[in-house]
Amino acid sequence: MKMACEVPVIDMQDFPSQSEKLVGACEDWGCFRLINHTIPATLMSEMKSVVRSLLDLPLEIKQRNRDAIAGSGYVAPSAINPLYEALGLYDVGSVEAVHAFCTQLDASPLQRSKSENDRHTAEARNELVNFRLIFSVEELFSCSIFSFANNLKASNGETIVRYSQAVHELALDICGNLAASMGLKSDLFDEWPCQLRINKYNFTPEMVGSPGVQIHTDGGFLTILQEDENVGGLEVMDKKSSEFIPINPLPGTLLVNLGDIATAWSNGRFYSLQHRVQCKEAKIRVSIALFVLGPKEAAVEAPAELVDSEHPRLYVPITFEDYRKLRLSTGLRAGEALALLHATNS
Ligand SMILES: O=C(O)CCC(=O)C(=O)O
Ligand SMILES: [Fe+2]
Repeated sequence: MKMACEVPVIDMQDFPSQSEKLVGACEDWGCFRLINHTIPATLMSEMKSVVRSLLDLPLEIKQRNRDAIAGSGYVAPSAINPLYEALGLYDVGSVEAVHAFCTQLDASPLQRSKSENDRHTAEARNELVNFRLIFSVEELFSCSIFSFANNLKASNGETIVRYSQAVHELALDICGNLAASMGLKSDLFDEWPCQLRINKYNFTPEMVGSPGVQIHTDGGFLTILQEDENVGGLEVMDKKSSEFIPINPLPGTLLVNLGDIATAWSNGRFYSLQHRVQCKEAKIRVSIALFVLGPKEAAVEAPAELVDSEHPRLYVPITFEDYRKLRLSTGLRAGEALALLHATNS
């Protein structure tokens, strides 16, 4: 069996010193482990619990999480990936989109001003006095369970809002560092929409050894992955040997990998990482992925600084939306669709 591999480690607090290492990791590995990042450990573990509870919701509630763009909403277990299901939030940079996601899943964050809060507390106290007069102890108990459940949903919503903000800010910082490391303006990626996806793998004893998610590359620019800190299974393609190597989770850190759009944007310099998730043990595995996709409307093309006579333009410009449709219509999910964009093909 292949040993777990050590991908390059990037210290988020050590820029610009880490610039060269960051670019090298994108070119030679297509991934790196991020340490000293800005998402608090408590928020990471709170979000993981929320993810578990959201994916435990009844099917009819999960199905309310509809696609905002194709494939961005609820993904049910399928013939190809029978162990896998996911919920998705397109455009984490939009407060409205985050709130809509929470509302769909009955997890609306409480948003009250102080005066509203005081009024709410007074009303609740009065209601309780009235209840005491007319209800039994059992009824009172079930009533407080009800309000506890409501508060739990609201606190789930607050965690989703805080996590979405934190991971979106981190994505902008990573992309900003990457652009600056290549001598480009650090705000290049600021308007690129991002999608959050929360994944659950129902690994059963009879599935040990089979895939939880098939080999693929991510279609967008870059992915930030919060792995399950207890249950491994992620394997990445080593660029040098073309062999899959297991990645062991490292609690508190994040794994960042590049996708197809990064290869197109960088004029072929960045490696779009092929990866898969294998079922290693009969446990539930949960992961959280933030995808920086591609520009909303503009076509993706390498900046002029990355093109010269020695490095001619490799790919024809394409919008992220058209590239996504190309991957879907051809079924080429492991980076092969990039070859269809090769400038000599046009
Ligand atoms: O769950 C994981 O570790 C990886 C998930 C993944 O590759 C994806 O969502 O694209
Ligand atoms: Fe992926």
